[in-house]
Amino acid sequence: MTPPDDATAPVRHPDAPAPGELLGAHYAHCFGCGDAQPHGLMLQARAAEGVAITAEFTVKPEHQGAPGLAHGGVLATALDETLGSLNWLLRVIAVTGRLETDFVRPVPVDTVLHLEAEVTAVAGRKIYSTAVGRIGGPDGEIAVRADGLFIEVKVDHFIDNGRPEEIQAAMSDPDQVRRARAFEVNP
Ligand SMILES: CCCCCCCCCCCC(=O)SCCNC(=O)CCNC(=O)[C@H](O)C(C)(C)COP(=O)(O)OP(=O)(O)OC[C@H]1O[C@@H](n2cnc3c(N)ncnc32)[C@H](O)[C@@H]1OP(=O)(O)O
Repeated sequence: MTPPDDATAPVRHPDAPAPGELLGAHYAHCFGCGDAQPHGLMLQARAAEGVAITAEFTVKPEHQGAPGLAHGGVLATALDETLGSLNWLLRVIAVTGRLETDFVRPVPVDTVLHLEAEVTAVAGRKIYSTAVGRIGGPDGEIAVRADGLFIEVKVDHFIDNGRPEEIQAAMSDPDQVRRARAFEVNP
């Protein structure tokens, strides 16, 4: 998870959403951010300065592991989704190759998890990024953190491996930006 010596600093794409702008869901049925997934996380990410974002996720009763507490896998999903959203600022299509997660504090149901993430380096197809999630407010204590390694892929990754019905439906979306973002493709 340490970038190689020839890694470079990430470059924000000129058409990346402005700092403060909501990214919106990249795909309505995404478990992390989609608004058509009633039990999903419905995570909302917002562009920040540089190649960074902030995001929020409210833990619902459906997200429990231990009684009254968020499931660790759900928290990892929130971190994965937040880190994955960063790639939209680079306008690169990428998937998670590796995700290393630290669970620092339990996160109760009804808590808002405040996430911050940034890309730290790029080396060829490899994108290195890091995120923290805080509870008790955007400046509250750290409850979770993760480092991610995303690997750039071609759109064929989804076309070749996804189910045809969902691929076709996403590609037929009349909204051009949503259609592009379903696969995180530069429109
Ligand atoms: C629906 C729309 C969504 C659009 C995106 C939505 C974003 C939000 C969703 C959150 C993101 C996700 O959960 S995405 C879903 C979860 N992830 C996946 O399903 C990915 C499954 N894995 C794969 O398909 C594959 O393993 C890939 C694509 C990751 C890599 O395969 P590949 O293309 O053949 O590349 P490969 O040559 O193996 O590796 C390229 C370089 O990366 C390194 N590398 C590869 N994997 C790893 C790894 N696990 N740990 C360390 N390093 C790795 C290699 O060493 C190599 O380094 P070097 O030799 O060049 O130095």
